[in-house]
Amino acid sequence: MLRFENIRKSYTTGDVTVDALKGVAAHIHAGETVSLCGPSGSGKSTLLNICGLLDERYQGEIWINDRPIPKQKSALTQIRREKLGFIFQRYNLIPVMSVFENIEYPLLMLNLNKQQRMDRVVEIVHKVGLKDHISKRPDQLSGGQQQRVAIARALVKKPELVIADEPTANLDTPTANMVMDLMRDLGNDMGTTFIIATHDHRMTDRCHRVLNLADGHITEQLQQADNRRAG
Ligand SMILES: Nc1ncnc2c1ncn2[C@@H]1O[C@H](COP(=O)(O)OP(=O)(O)OP(=O)(O)O)[C@@H](O)[C@H]1O
Repeated sequence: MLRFENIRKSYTTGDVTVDALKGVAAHIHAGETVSLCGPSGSGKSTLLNICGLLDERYQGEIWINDRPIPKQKSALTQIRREKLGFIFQRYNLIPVMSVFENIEYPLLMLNLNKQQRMDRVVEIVHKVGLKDHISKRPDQLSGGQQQRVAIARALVKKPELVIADEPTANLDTPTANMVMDLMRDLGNDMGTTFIIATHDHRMTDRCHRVLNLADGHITEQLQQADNRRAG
């Protein structure tokens, strides 16, 4: 689904240049959940931003479904809108909007009428178990419920790829496990591919594959045999 080769990225501040990614490559298959692990500063966020088409200033090549990804901002924005969803550590919900409006928001950029948007939101709200909270605002929900809204918002467009940055970092263990299981089950259901940057072993245990980053290199790829998707 997503392939990248020889990705290099440096940051220059004054006279100091940091080589954050030093030529990384991987092939992520459709429907796979892959976690990106590594110590602080190893390059996880940098790689996640590049895979999420949020940064066009890098060297190397990316393909999505065998099509090379261009490096022009406007082209990347278009591909992001059509194919990608995002989940963040701090949920990033819009505080003045209800759960329904937060989830509907990404659909406003697609060519759907009100009824079609409503049907999509209602379907995903049921899947994430929030039908009784649809009119509430984010500050009336627990952290786990807010992250479920964020998952629904990321998936309501039926994206091919979801990029998640430390999605369980602010959650206690039972809630983190529930959120992770929800992402995996919805991914299985909808055939979504996930790339998840995390320090959290509760999370990596539930992924199909782990890519370990160290000092700008992918040092190890671990297949999690028990989590491999049937077929
Ligand atoms: N905007 C920036 N300007 C300068 N250096 C940066 C910038 N962003 C990241 N870096 C450097 O690039 C390297 C990789 O950073 P990155 O944020 O990708 O690591 P990370 O693994 O996500 O770390 P963390 O787990 O702490 O978020 C680090 O040495 C970092 O200091």
